[in-house]
Amino acid sequence: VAEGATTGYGYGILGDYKTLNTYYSNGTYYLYDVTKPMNGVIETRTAQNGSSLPGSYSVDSNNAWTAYSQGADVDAHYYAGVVYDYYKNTHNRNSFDNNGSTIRSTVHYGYQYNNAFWNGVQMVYGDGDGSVFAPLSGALDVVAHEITHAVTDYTAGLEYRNQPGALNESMSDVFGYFVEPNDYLLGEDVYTPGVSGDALRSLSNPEAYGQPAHMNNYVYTSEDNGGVHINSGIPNKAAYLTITSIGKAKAEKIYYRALTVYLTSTSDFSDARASLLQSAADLYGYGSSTYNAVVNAWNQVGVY
Ligand SMILES: CCC(=O)Oc1c(C)cccc1C(=O)O
Ligand SMILES: [Ca+2]
Ligand SMILES: [Zn+2]
Repeated sequence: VAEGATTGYGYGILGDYKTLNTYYSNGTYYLYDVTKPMNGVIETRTAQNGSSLPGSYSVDSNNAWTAYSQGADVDAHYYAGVVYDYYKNTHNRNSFDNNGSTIRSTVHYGYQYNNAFWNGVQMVYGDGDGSVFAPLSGALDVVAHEITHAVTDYTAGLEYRNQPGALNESMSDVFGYFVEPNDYLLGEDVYTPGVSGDALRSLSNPEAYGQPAHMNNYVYTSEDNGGVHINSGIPNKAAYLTITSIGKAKAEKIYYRALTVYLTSTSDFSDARASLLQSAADLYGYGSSTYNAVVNAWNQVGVY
């Protein structure tokens, strides 16, 4: 074949078989997915354990991405496609900017790097050190978390510090749940590979992982940009209470509307409560059971 879209397969970091949307050109296959509408491209690259970005395209000679070292590439590529499909199919959003921008991921970043991040332009995933983390693109909720940071940057633009920053973090965790709703845990598929049953965070029980779940326990600190990964437990708990009251289908609609219509860069927890109530009123009516469930959830975490 000359060149163009191809379908390959490979194994993720957990050894799970996945088919892949790839691209063939001049004897080489690339993790370059051109199957999305309106030219929404998904491309995956490798930093080859260096720290220069974006790194080189992940390539393969026969479109069988089966080497253990390719697991992180396979997962980053496949899960980015799942997240693209979630936002398009559920919220009619075309990529993180709603304008079909390329979702670029770079894996094998750094050496035994226990981090994943959106750097304002692309997703970046470390391989983990094998103890704290397995390669971080190996968890769908982590990939959804990172891509949601991009969505937030293009919409509410929540500053990454103090309460706006904790909301930023919470939105990424909450949409991580919406994309992977089989548990209320975050990062469980890649966190401490040697220990089963634990996670990075929990929406249902933030305290299990050292996060507050009530405003009375808000942590005032200069660490972690004002505790953005700590205080997110409070809006996360409110989200859990909302989801269990009104269900995922309604919850994701009011959360997406709050994020894209009402929240701004300096919104605090009280603004989040108001934004979600306004979204619930818009979609389901002021004083509706949905509206009242949101009132109740935020009352329970002490935010008014
Ligand atoms: C659930 C994904 C997540 O929290 O990724 C991070 C990690 C593992 C370390 C530091 C920051 C982040 C982040 O994306 O906020
Ligand atoms: Ca999960
Ligand atoms: Zn985050």
